[in-house]
Amino acid sequence: MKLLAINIETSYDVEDALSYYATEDLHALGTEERRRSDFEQAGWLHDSTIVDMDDIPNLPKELEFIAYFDEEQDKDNLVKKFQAKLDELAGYGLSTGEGTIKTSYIADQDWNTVWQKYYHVINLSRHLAIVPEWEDYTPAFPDQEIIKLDPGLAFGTGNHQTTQLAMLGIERAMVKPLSVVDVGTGSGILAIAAYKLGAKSVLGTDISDESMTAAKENAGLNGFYDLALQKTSLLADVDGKFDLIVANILAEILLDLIPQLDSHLNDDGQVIFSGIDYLQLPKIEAALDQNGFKIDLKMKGGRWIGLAISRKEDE
Ligand SMILES: C[S@@+](CC[C@H](N)C(=O)[O-])C[C@H]1O[C@@H](n2cnc3c(N)ncnc32)[C@H](O)[C@@H]1O
Repeated sequence: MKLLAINIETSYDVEDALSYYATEDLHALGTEERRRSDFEQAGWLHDSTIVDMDDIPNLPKELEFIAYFDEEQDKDNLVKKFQAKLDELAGYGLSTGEGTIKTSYIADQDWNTVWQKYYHVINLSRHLAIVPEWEDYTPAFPDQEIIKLDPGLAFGTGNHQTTQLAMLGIERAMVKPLSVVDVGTGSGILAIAAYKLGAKSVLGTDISDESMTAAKENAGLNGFYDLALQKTSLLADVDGKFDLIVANILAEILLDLIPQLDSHLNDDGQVIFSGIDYLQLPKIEAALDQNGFKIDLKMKGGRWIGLAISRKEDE
């Protein structure tokens, strides 16, 4: 079965009125609202997940209102009715934004399989490829490591530039088997990458329950049954020292992590940071310097910065 979708680019003012009209008067099968403000706030409200506004397709100026109808319904008549409603609402002095109305027919299918269409193999480097659970992939080199992932569960599909910068940093650092802690492991992708690249041991930490479940499942998909997991904030309650500390988290949170690095880092240890918006870099540089660290390498992807860090030699 197909659905008739009517998309209206409009304003927050008329959201409730349109939703009521579509459901009660026109008997829409369903409605959906895409608010620009939700996308803008998502990164800060929910567990510090990074949202890059440039990456969001068809981001509305304010509100995109979508009403779904049976495909048999008279499309032109519905458009006329919505147009008349917008005019009526504007007549009350409400803002109706752009007020453009578009229609399309979409297959009414399982949304899980729809988004799977957009998630494919990421051939990250000579040594690493990220492969969705449902895809087959033959590496170009026999020793290219494959990370199998079911990304539906937590942040860390591998698609985000910050994840990729962190992975490249791990690959560069792993010149011998290292003990690794992945702070803010999310889906576990960086912990799994470290394991595939030959880490001696890996601990993944995160503050979210979803991450603990997802990281365990994804590690299992990769035959990595020794992944240690700890639900905790940053490193304060983590025991031991590591050769490599990895963290892909927003800069505001990395600032809290920086003073905890020294007591958790072995001699000659290294740190990989990602998730730093370039505008926040000066604050991170200053905090690293004050805490006895130096930046050995800066990597850039879009507006995101990744850093390879070590102790200053004379300290
Ligand atoms: C941007 S995601 C990174 C996920 C994955 N490591 C990757 O690189 O794709 C940040 C992760 O940090 C976690 N996080 C946020 N604040 C944290 C904190 N204070 N301590 C530990 N983890 C935290 C979030 O729950 C989220 O899973």
